[in-house]
Amino acid sequence: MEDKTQNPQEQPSSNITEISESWPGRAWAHLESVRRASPLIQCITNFVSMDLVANVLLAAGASPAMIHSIHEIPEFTPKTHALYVNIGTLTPDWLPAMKMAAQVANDCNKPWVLDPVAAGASGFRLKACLELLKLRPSVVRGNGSEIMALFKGSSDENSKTDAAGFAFLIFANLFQGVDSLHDSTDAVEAAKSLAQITGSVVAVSGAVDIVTDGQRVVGARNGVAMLQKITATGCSVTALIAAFVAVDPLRPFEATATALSVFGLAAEIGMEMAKGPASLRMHLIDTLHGLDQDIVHRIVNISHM
Ligand SMILES: Nc1ncnc2c1ncn2[C@@H]1O[C@H](COP(=O)(O)OP(=O)(O)OP(=O)(O)O)[C@@H](O)[C@H]1O
Ligand SMILES: Cc1ncsc1CCO
Ligand SMILES: [Mg+2]
Repeated sequence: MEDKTQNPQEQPSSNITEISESWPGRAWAHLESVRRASPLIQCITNFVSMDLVANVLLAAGASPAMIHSIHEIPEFTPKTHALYVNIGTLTPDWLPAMKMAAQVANDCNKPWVLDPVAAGASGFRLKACLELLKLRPSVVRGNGSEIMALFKGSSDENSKTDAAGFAFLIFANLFQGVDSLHDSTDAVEAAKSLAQITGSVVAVSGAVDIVTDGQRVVGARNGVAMLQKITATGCSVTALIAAFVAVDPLRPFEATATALSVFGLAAEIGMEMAKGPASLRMHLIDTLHGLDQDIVHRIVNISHM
């Protein structure tokens, strides 16, 4: 087996610069590169999602590590190829670890990716997200309601003194919990503006997954509605984005779109064998593990919007 531990600080080598410029070509090149390089992805994620996130990363060929102690971050984060931060079950004691890891990732030139679960559901959550956004994630992926809350929070923040207080009053009606009350297409303008404000690539998941860097906007039309009936599929696709960005760190916009598409197409094929959410979860993981170039070329559906 190839020894990937020799030089863990280096980003995995890739052939991404040589790939075809078509979206299916890029998607296959990214997946193949993840399989070959097996990037180490540090995941600071919520308790609900840990199992599915780790299994999706393994099925794609990446190497997940759920390491979140503040005592380990200075030593461990520099050895990773990307960091994934998800605030789903956030408590005050976890936030310093998330911020420290993001800072270390930045200091070491590692990409990091944020999943702002239920961003507007409380002032505490929104304030935490705004603080994390200031640490410049390469990519932010949320559902429609989360991205709309982040945009409103980011644009109103400068005119308010107490982020924790104002946020909940303004955004309580956007949320009922972690599930979105909005279609992704409702959030296109919010996503574009958020990308311009933060400098991050912003992705909004839904029937069409939208990806923008503030200028360009693409839609990935893979996926099945049943994914919404499996908890943490959003968390898992954000982790997959981190793995794809790890192997193509200079092109987070492209890597985000292809990760969303590959996850969605694995669900489409998995759905042909599934009887419901529980068996879709299993077939999704199996399909992701077995995807080949022909399937990826035939089913990837990404286009400019
Ligand atoms: N109506 C839909 N049709 C097809 N695919 C969908 C649909 N809605 C969501 N998806 C897909 O489901 C996955 C999860 O997206 P979703 O928007 O549900 O994330 P989320 O709300 O953050 O989920 P969670 O918080 O449970 O992790 C994505 O891959 C997305 O493309
Ligand atoms: C259900 C749930 N609650 C907090 S995080 C999480 C997983 C989906 O985001
Ligand atoms: Mg989510």
